[in-house]
Formats: sequence, C-alpha cells, structure tokens
Amino acid sequence: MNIQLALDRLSREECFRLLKETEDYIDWIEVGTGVIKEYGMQIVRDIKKTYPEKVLVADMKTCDAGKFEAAQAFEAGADITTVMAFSADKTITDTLEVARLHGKRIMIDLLGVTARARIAELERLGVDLVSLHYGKDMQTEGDMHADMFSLLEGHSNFEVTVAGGINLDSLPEMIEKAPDTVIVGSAITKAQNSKDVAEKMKGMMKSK
Ligand SMILES: O=C(CO)[C@H](O)[C@H](O)COP(=O)(O)O
Repeated sequence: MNIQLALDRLSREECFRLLKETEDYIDWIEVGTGVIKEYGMQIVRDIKKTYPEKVLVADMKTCDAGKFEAAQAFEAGADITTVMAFSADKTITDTLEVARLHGKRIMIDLLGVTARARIAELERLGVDLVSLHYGKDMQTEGDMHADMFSLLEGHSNFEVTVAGGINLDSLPEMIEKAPDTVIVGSAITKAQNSKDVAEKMKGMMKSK
C-alpha cells in the first residue's frame, strides 16, 4: 500500500521542506491544485527533478481541454495527472490517449460522484485508476467514512486511491478497505512534526 503526500495550500518553500522531512516515508508526491495554480508547471518540473524516483501526481483536476492539460502535466514530468469523473466522456478518452502516448497514467477523481452507473461508464471508457475523494469543503460538514468504498463494489479491476482528511485516527478504517494508495495531505503537512506523522502512517500501512 502506497502513501501519497498531498501538497496543498503551501508555499514553494514549505513544499520542499515537507518533502525533505518526509521523503523516507512517502511513495507518491502530489502537487496540489492550488500549488499548481500558484506556481504553474514549473513547480511540477522542479519537484520531479529533485525526486525523480518518486511517482509524481499533478493534481490538475482537469475537466475540459483534456488533451492540452494532460500533455502540460506529463511534459512537466508528472507520472500521473488527475481528471474529474464528471468530465465529458471525450475528455476522459482524450486524456487516456495522451497518457498512453506518453507512457503515463490518468487518475480519475470521483469527487461528487454518487451514481454507480458513472463508475461502470468510466470502466468502459478504459479508466484503470480512480480516487475516492471526500472534498476539503465537505470535510467541514463531517468526516469521510469508509462506506465510500461501496461506490466501487463490483469493479475490482480499478486501482484505487482514497483521499479526504485522512489522519492517524481514520487511517486504520481506510487500511481495512485495502486501497492501493492512501492520499494524505493536511494530517502530515499541518502537523507539528510532519516527519513523525508520516513515519507512523507508513508504519501502520506496512504492518498490513
Ligand atoms: O485533492 C485534495 C483536495 O481537493 C487533497 O489533495 C486531498 O483531499 C488530500 O488532502 P487532505 O488529506 O488534506 O484532505
């Protein structure tokens, strides 16, 4: 099970400091949407240059102009770029095609998706990597629950990631569901001791 560190609502300096502190305990690095909006593709380039061995996820949250945005992310060094599940089917297939040409991957962000029919459509479109996502704003109204995984019942072919305010308390519940990758942002990035939390989380995931 991988841990993906989500770098959100941080300055460039904070991103690099956090990566230095946690690099031994994280597998995938996510450059958050807001960080990309602030610093552009240059920060994706710079992080990939510094951590070439890590899988780099550009959280582009693309929902249109898929070919262009996927190429932007991959040409900057991202191994994976995110596309919203509610996007037009054409956006999904275009981004999958660009990923195939670059030998890279698309992660479909399921934020806001509740219809199982959309999951079946995504599978038909050729999607193989999805993110169960309980959004930052939704987190102000309550915590994410592992019952979110039921959305994917009957679709065992997907590689699954999960995100949404996961912390040391909620991590065991997520681990029980055996996702391939757990995405953690603020529980690590806003912790007093980020290295300590990342180490503990990786330890909990390894023992499973
Ligand atoms: O995509 C995101 C926000 O849209 C975050 O990367 C994801 O939610 C993980 O961060 P946190 O653990 O702080 O919720």
